[in-house]
Amino acid sequence: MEKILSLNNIIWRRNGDTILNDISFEVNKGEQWAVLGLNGAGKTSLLDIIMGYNYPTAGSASVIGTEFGRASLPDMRKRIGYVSSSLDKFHETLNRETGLNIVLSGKFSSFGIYQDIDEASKERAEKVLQDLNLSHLMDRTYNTFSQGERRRVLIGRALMGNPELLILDEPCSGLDIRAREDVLKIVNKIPEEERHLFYVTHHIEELTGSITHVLLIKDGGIVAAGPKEEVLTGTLLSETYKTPVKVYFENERPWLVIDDVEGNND
Ligand SMILES: Nc1ncnc2c1ncn2[C@@H]1O[C@H](COP(=O)(O)OP(=O)(O)OP(=O)(O)O)[C@@H](O)[C@H]1O
Repeated sequence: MEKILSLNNIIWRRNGDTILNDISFEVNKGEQWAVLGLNGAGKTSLLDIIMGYNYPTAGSASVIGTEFGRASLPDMRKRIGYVSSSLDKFHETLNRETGLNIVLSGKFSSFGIYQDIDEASKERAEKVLQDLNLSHLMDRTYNTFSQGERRRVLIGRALMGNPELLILDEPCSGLDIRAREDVLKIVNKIPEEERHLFYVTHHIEELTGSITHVLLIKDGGIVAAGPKEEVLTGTLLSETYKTPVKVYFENERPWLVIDDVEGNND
């Protein structure tokens, strides 16, 4: 079966600390993954390995058919869309850009438009905005967008490059409940477009129906990796979060409650 991601015994050490410890898992074509783990568990470090920003101390990785050390990372990165709060540092550059230009810039992996734009690219950017119900932001500048609109436009920017893999690192952090649902509607549609999601979050209720598999990380190691129904159990999540929790599903979405072992919930 064709592999989207394959990580084999990845170890990443920094300053004597083992940040990622023997990480192995595979993402097959058609699977949509979410990644859960406490602050400091190693989620961002793992994304940096996948993107080739960090090189593993040991182990091997292949990302959408590109084996690290054997192929061009810039070419590989062109096939990956990446939205993370680390993009916030580009706000000053983005502030003066229109929604249309921000989406268009995804084609060039830049944050501004420094090239001549062909009509086909412009039409595609307009279509991306339209599909995300963001046409009203086409000619407005980023500094006038709400936080939720900013996240959605940045997802649009990531989609502009037609990526096979879309990595979303806490795309709903800081959003209110309505803005979060607007982002999740977009996320839920992504697999229909034959793309693969790798979705990092602290909130399991963001795992909408489109997510098929879950990776649980604790202290740089894997607690579990596999189909959502097998992994999202109270036992495995309690271990991952070092807190007793229970999981229940409503409308196909998982929710967490703290499992009050003292019985004070009654
Ligand atoms: N370049 C580095 N040098 C040394 N330690 C690092 C480096 N990058 C990350 N770490 C450490 O590795 C651990 C994992 O960090 P990472 O950012 O991957 O966690 P995370 O799961 O993404 O956390 P959060 O949910 O808070 O974003 C932390 O203890 C962090 O301090």
